[in-house]
Amino acid sequence: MSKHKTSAYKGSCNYGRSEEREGRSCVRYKCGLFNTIQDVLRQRPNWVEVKDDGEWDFNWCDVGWLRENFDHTFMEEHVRINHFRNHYELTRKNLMVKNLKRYQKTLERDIGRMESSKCDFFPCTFALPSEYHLFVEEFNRSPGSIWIMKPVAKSQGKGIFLFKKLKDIMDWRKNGRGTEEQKDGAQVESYVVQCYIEKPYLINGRKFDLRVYVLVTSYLPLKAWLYRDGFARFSSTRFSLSSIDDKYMHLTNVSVQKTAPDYDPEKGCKWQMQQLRRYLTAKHGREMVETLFKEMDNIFVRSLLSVQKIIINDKHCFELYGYDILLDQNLKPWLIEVNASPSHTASSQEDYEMKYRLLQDTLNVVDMEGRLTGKEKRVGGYDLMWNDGPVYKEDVNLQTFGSSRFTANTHLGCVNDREKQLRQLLRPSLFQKKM
Ligand SMILES: Nc1ncnc2c1ncn2[C@@H]1O[C@H](COP(=O)(O)OP(=O)(O)OP(=O)(O)O)[C@@H](O)[C@H]1O
Repeated sequence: MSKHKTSAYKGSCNYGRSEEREGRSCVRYKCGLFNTIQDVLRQRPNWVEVKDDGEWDFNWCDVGWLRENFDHTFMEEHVRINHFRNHYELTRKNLMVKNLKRYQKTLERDIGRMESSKCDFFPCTFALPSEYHLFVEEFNRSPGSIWIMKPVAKSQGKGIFLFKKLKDIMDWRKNGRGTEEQKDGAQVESYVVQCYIEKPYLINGRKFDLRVYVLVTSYLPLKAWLYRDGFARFSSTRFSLSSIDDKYMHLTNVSVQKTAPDYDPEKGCKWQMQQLRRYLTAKHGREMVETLFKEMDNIFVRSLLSVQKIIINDKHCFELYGYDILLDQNLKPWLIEVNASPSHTASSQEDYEMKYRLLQDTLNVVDMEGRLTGKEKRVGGYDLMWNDGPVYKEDVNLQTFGSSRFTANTHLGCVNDREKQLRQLLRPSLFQKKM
């Protein structure tokens, strides 16, 4: 593989914050995806698309491109790319759980049980085949429970199934999947097996999960932004445990639901976050909903901290994560998965507008144009959630960039609520100890 070189400042096409970029007029971008992100990039003033091997300043690539090219690419100081090199430490199901378990153990050892219990937000999970025997022990301890099998390297609900009996995964074992390697030396498909959340929170009898967006612009120090908009994705079929084979009932991914016979995207398999928040507040009151959102903040921050020392920090990289959160009937949020490539393909006009704003605001935070001071706590729909520690909004006159239309009660509630939540959640003393 030849070594790519990007952004050698050819011609007049540049921009910028640093001295070397002064006097240049545009951002050369490369984009490997064909959805809303293309529209956002095309309509950005003074951004120009480069094709094929052209030199670029900004690259919105897929993870395949990253795997193939990142290590062979020389990047100038100002260049930015939308993934960290080993993003999979958080975004592959098995590695995410491994890192969370390790982080939890470290907290227990260094701070205590109370602290480590704050990581009790992912369902009991085992990696297969390596932890098969541990899984069987747990399986025998909880007779009658339902489990969900998920291939670690697939997405969109592919290969996922529910089961109650060990014999239901016999096929998987018989096919040689009980060992890491098949006889011919080929690697077998790895799975995670996870305790199925049997009592999800239902609305109109339907299960849903939440998609929340978190943008990380640095791991060392950790700097993370939370997007106030997001959505709930509903299943099209009423929930019941009597039929565990019905994927339309149990899997809420849009990619699964859109193949349902009666799927109508405009009609409502999605709710915007604000709509959900209003519904829950009317039903359970403000306090309970605030607790729920506070617990979600805890999930985002702790999951990022769990990989902070493992992710290869690189000043060229940022990452827009799509968190999948499931609520149970007690309004407890559970972390299901973190996606490195959350879909930017829109399923309706409303969805398109939300994703367009999200991507636009993401580019504003990444700030290729050098318009920010670096002190902003809010940029468009983003709130700075963590900046080498919890972000407190002491000052009512927040440092703000971009649209102010998001400042009312939205995803996180009003500013004072959010501030209170963060104070409780992330008491600094907990983070002063060495982890
Ligand atoms: N432990 C669980 N308990 C209950 N439901 C679950 C659980 N794990 C997953 N699900 C359901 O299955 C769906 C798919 O799970 P998951 O997101 O892990 O798979 P995926 O194929 O990687 O999906 P994606 O398209 O988001 O990448 C979830 O949206 C959720 O509705």
